Amino acid sequence: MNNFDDYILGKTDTSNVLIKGENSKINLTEHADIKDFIKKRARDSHKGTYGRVGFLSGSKGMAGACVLNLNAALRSGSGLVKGFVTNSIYTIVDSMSLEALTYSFDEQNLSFSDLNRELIQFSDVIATGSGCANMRNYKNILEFIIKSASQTLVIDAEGINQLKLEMLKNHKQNIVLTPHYGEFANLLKKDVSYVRKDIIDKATEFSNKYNVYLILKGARTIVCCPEGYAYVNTTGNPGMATAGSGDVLTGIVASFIGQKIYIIDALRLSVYLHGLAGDIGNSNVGEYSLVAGDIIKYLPEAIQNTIR
Ligand SMILES: NC(=O)C1=CN([C@@H]2O[C@H](COP(=O)(O)OP(=O)(O)OC[C@H]3O[C@@H](n4cnc5c(N)ncnc54)[C@H](O)[C@@H]3O)[C@@H](O)[C@H]2O)[C@@H](O)CC1
Ligand SMILES: Nc1ncnc2c1ncn2[C@@H]1O[C@H](COP(=O)(O)OP(=O)(O)O)[C@@H](O)[C@H]1O
Repeated sequence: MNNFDDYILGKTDTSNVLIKGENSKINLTEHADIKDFIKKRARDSHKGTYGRVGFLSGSKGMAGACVLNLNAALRSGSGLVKGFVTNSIYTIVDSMSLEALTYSFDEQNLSFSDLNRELIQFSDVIATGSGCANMRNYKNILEFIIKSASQTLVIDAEGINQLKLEMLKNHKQNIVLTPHYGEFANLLKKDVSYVRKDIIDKATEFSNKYNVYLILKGARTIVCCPEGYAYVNTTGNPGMATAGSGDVLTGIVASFIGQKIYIIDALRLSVYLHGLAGDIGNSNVGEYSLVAGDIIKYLPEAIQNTIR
């Protein structure tokens, strides 16, 4: 295990184990790096300016994953946010995210033309997988989206579990995968201890080989791009090790991609703000009591502190 690994795994705070500089392909993400990524809104802008974000997420017993996706995207500045959800959770999602559009589908009898019209044609960016573990036929849905959508896809949680690496061959759109270490290990068909050694090499190799953007979530989340660059985040705290924190991140990521921020900047910004909102939450409610909804609650303060 090298010093990079210790820093990334949160075993040390000595960030200078990472070489930061123009010639290095490994960098930290700090305030100075991302502060200019969010621009002041043009006076004559309208909701269409800020992106249409579609989520296919949640399932029976996991309605909250979709609600967290939607509300995180709305609080990150998206103009239009839509949840394409199974009818078993429709009422919950519709009532817990008033500003989002919702469309319900019948899991037993899904119409792919509805999926195409209501999600794929609607969205500038699509995020899927959060809380989809109890959805029937989710693998077919995921395959259909990867084959049919040309816009950027953000694939989380069950989407990563159901992903077969062959599905990543010759994909035409940008794909962002957001695994935690357990999910990344599954993708590689290895165990977590394998992933925790030489983390950056494994993450960048994967990103390059499959031509995907990778957000490898952990104590210090790494963002990797296919060109081989890796960015280690510097915000966040162990209070964020709580159910649904990752669903919030997926909502933020999709939102900033939908706002047409250059993709790698959008990913670094999202991860930084998610951690910062968690840090502000920690200083208000403490790391024991922090819940995922608090990350959304403190996101406005995180954004305002960042762009000031
Ligand atoms: N309110 C909701 O609707 C929620 C829905 N959720 C959904 O629930 C589904 C399943 O979540 P589960 O938690 O059962 O399964 P996961 O696949 O998320 O986790 C499996 C295991 O991996 C471990 N793990 C996570 N991060 C790790 C790291 N950095 N290093 C090592 N091990 C790590 C976890 O402790 C856990 O034991 C997902 O689809 C998820 O989106 C969760 O997000 C929780 C909240
Ligand atoms: N110890 C920690 N320090 C900082 N951030 C953490 C820590 N533990 C978890 N997180 C963050 O919380 C989120 C958890 O995501 P995930 O495991 O997908 O949770 P869930 O599936 O419950 O939504 C990730 O963004 C991760 O970086």
